[in-house]
Amino acid sequence: MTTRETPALIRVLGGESLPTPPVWLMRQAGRYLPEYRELRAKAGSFLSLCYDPELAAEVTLQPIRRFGFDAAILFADILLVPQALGQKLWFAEGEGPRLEPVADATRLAEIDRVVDQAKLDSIPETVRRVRAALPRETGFIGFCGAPWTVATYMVAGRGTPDQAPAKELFERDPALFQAIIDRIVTSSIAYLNAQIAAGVDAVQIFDSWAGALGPEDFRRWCIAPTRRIVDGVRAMHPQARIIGFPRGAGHLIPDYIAGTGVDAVGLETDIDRTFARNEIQSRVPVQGHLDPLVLRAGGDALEREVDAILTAFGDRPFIFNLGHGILPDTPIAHVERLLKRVRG
Ligand SMILES: Cc1c2[nH]c(c1CCC(=O)O)Cc1[nH]c(c(CCC(=O)O)c1C)Cc1[nH]c(c(CCC(=O)O)c1C)Cc1[nH]c(c(C)c1CCC(=O)O)C2
Repeated sequence: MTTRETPALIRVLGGESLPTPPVWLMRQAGRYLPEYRELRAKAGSFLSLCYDPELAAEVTLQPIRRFGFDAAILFADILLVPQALGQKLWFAEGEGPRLEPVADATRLAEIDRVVDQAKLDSIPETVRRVRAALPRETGFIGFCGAPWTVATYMVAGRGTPDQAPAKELFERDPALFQAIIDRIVTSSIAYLNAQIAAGVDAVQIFDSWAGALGPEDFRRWCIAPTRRIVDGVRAMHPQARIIGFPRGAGHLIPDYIAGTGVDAVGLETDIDRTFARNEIQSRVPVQGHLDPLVLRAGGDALEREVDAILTAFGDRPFIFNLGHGILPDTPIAHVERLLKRVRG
């Protein structure tokens, strides 16, 4: 029997409106923090940080200690899943992720032979360590990448501006693309269930490149596989809250909510606030959507923007966050100013 009081984050995800919204920031553990840069240098590489439960737990907790955010997010990466599926993954310094591309059936069969799900076994241990150290009132979020976004990296072997390699593959060989999606779905369900069993309260499904798909492809490659993940998680953990973040999906988000069954939705920076309030927040709690550039710039513009967001969304279930990850050169003083403004 747990005596933990329900964190504000979880109350909002359950549909409550709070006078002061809970606040956390995407990529809140990261390079803008000197204490992160120090541990990252000690670990040698980003991936060794992800796979070391002691260091990953410490990095997860750093922004909680410094700022007292209302939620912690597990320190890991969406690309650990393709790595567990047997794909080679490395991070080229200053260039972002690299993978050996999977663009034909032979390559898919090859990665199938070296699948190494055990790589993900260190993650639940990280979750247990964070859970044990986290203040009672702080929510704890696990995550995975949505199949579409993960597939864009698997197929191209890197981030691409327009996701053209993945789009070309699903046009040319939809059965192969479906096979890739199916592997991601199965692995992600197991991965999220392991995170929840180890102690996260909620999970977020990051679909960073959802906005690259037209309506038909969005239903097939974004909504349908996300629905399978939601169902697979709920079958094991009916109580777990699920946040979907179909970045750039705009006017398709109401379809996404109906089609996937997520409990809440993350809003990107560019979304129209009136639309978001009337067509999205009327259906589910929302999270977002401050521009990371405005946070980096700081000053009066930051306070004006925070106020405008609170005016638009603050009287209904709302979680304050950015519309995308915090930029590495964001001054810490601006994060402090943001928190002060949100919390009054
Ligand atoms: C597309 C994507 C990735 N990873 C992620 C996404 C979806 C969200 C988004 O659109 O940003 C998600 C992610 N990545 C990371 C987290 C940890 C939790 C948190 O939000 O603090 C989360 C939730 C750590 C990370 N993931 C990465 C870092 C930087 C690594 C370093 O220390 O050098 C961190 C802290 C690396 C990463 N990982 C990825 C990229 C494109 C990059 C390089 C870009 C960059 O360097 O910022 C893939």
